[in-house]
Amino acid sequence: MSNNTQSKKESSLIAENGPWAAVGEHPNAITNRFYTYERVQEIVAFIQNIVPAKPEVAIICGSGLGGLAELVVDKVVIPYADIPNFPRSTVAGHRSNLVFGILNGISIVCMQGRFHPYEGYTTAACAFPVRVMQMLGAHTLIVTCAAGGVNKSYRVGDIMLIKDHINFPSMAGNNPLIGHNDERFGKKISFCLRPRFPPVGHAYDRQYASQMKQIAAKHNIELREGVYCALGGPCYETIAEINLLRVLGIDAVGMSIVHEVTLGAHCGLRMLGLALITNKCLSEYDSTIEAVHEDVIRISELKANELQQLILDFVGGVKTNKT
Ligand SMILES: O=P(O)(O)O[C@H]1O[C@H](CO)[C@@H](O)[C@H]1O
Ligand code: HPA
Repeated sequence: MSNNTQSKKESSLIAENGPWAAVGEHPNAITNRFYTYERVQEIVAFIQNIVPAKPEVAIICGSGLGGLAELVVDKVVIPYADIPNFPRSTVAGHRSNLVFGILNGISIVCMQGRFHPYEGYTTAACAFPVRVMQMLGAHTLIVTCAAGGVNKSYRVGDIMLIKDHINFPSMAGNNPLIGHNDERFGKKISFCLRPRFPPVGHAYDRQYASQMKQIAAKHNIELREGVYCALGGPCYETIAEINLLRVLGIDAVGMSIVHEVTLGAHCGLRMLGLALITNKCLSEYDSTIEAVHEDVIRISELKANELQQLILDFVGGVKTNKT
């Protein structure tokens, strides 16, 4: 290749991708480049070819919580591996399936397995399926996760309704919306296309939260309500970090959800978040108990029934809301 051709190629790369494209760049800068609107559209078209029905509710299952998909009837299961350009879940307790069907009378799509930044994916790659599900027709997103109990009053097995979150990766400059803001994502609301600076103060829908509280009361399930915080992982927290999170008023800690909710807010989804407290976070130096993922999955699977009951009832209510 001549010097001239080489430099033309480099300039077009730079024009397309920014000044660092030709020489490599800081990983935070590449976040939303791969899953362009066109690529997401291709994935949506691929899925619609297999499942023409429009899902109304999208559900993302956390560690050990994928059993919810077993309750879906008239099911169509698409392994992530069969979908062009779809990542794979690499973590135990996360199957890699997109499950379509009917849950308590409503058409849903359920991610049996999510993606975490510590698996090596950018936050944008972790969260882009939210856009896929929205483009397929979903107007509501339910995110579930396993989390460590930071709040000292929380017990293992508690379910926490997520009132709000602290997105530590984003505070450190790692947000899935970094990069080009494609306003075609999401639906047009009045004159406001998806904005460059999306508000997330009300990302968790207050009406959905109060419906969930009523459902929990009906089933005699004690529901906690608190603030979830995401750290990058994959290490669990140090004792000093847990003590810091406590000072900050955080109730539960995990390594997911926040990037999904960010894209959900950007594309106008109504959202509900539920965290299952799978372990108490260590906060004393003389304690020998450490968090382990095997316990996280074991507790999730053990308590999955309660969580499933709540989601089942909630989804039924979403249907009523829509009419
Ligand atoms: O948030 P989910 O996917 O439920 O998984 C949680 O469990 C894993 C740690 O045990 C981390 O991935 C943490 O985020
Ligand atoms: N810390 C971070 N993520 C988690 C935990 C935890 O203690 N438990 C489940 N996911």
